[in-house]
Parts: sequence; structure tokens; C-alpha cells
Amino acid sequence: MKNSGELILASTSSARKALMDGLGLPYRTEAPGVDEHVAASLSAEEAVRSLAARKARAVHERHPGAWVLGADQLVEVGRDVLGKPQDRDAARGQLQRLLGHTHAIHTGVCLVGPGGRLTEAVETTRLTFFPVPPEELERYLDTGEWEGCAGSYRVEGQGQALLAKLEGDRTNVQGLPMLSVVRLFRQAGFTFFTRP
Ligand SMILES: Nc1nc2c(ncn2[C@@H]2O[C@H](COP(=O)(O)OP(=O)(O)OP(=O)(O)O)[C@@H](O)[C@H]2O)c(=O)[nH]1
Repeated sequence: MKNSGELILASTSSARKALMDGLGLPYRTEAPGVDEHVAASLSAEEAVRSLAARKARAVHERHPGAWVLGADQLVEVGRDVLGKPQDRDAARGQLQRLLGHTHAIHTGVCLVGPGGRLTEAVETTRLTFFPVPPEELERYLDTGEWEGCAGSYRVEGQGQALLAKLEGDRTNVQGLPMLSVVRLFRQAGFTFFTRP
């Protein structure tokens, strides 16, 4: 049975695209094009839930007959909430906060269906990093993995050499909590393993 309406991933993230490609559902991507500012009073979980819905709704308004999946991610360490670093110096500062400590990655996902029906989830993964000397941190920065990544590391790349412990969904760290994404798709009536 063909899934009704096209599926759009409201994201510019190559990591999210790679995760969706693995699922095998026919889809396309479209940039959400939204302002990602939220009230400072929101918790990290509330912020990613709100922003995932903002991204999905923005694309759904342009394509009301489609299914649209949006996502947003933040890193929480102590009282700090981290997004994507702007430059190498910001990436160094983020990693200095994370190395030798445990932090949480929160990812919100939101699925909006034809007619605007919305389902959502927020998934948290906890990661503990080894403490490493400054010269090793500089060598990791030289890999460039910090670019475009909340928290300035890639858990599926060389960044895994920093990882002492991971509790939760690993794909959630990369950008989409696939256990939750599959649950939302199944609850929406999506069928899998169909021929294109
Ligand atoms: N490959 C990889 N990407 C990561 C990792 N951790 C975080 N990211 C990326 O960091 C980005 C988090 O920033 P967001 O603001 O949620 O998303 P974005 O990159 O702006 O992309 P949009 O979905 O278009 O908003 C996402 O693209 C994640 O895929 C990781 O361990 N590996």
C-alpha cells in the first residue's frame, strides 16, 4: 500500500538526511527557513520540542497535503545549553565544557500530517567524555568534525574516541532519534519495505 501524500524532511542537516536515507521511505528535503530563537526561560527539552514543531509547521504550510518531519537539537551540560559553534574558538569552548564531564543531548522531532495533525517526541541521550589534554583537543578540532554539529563533535566519526559512556539512542546524538521517528511513522499509518 503506498503511503498517502509525499514525505518531506524539513532539514538542511546532512546527518538527518543520512539517517532518513537508511529508513528507505521515499522522501525529499526542504529547508525550514525559520527563526530559531526561543524564550530563554524555556528548558532545553521545551526549546527543541518548540523548534521541531516550528520547522515542521513552516514547511507544512507550504505543502498542506504532505507529511513533514522537523527536528531540533540542543546540548545541555550543567546549566549551559549549547547549539552549533560559530567557529573553531567556539567549538574549543564547547568541547572544554564537555571533556571529562557528562552531558545530555536533547532532540525534538515533530511529524505534521495532511490536515495539520501533529505528533511529536523529545529524546535524551547522555554521554560521558574522557578528559583529554589540550594538544589532543586541538588535534580533534583539526578534523573539522565540529562544523555544523551541536556540541562540536560527531559521535559516529572520530569523535567517538572522546566517548567514555553513552546511555540512550545513539542516532539521537547524530540528529534524529530513530526509535521515536519510527514510532511516529507507524502511529501515522506509514507502511515500510514497499516497492517505490
Ligand atoms: N553527523 C553528526 N551530526 C551531529 C552530531 N551531533 C549533532 N549533529 C548535528 O548538529 C545539528 C544540530 O543543529 P540543529 O539546529 O538541530 O539542526 P541544523 O543543523 O540547523 O539543521 P536543520 O534541521 O535544517 O535545522 C544537526 O544538523 C545534527 O545533525 C553528531 O554526533 N554527528
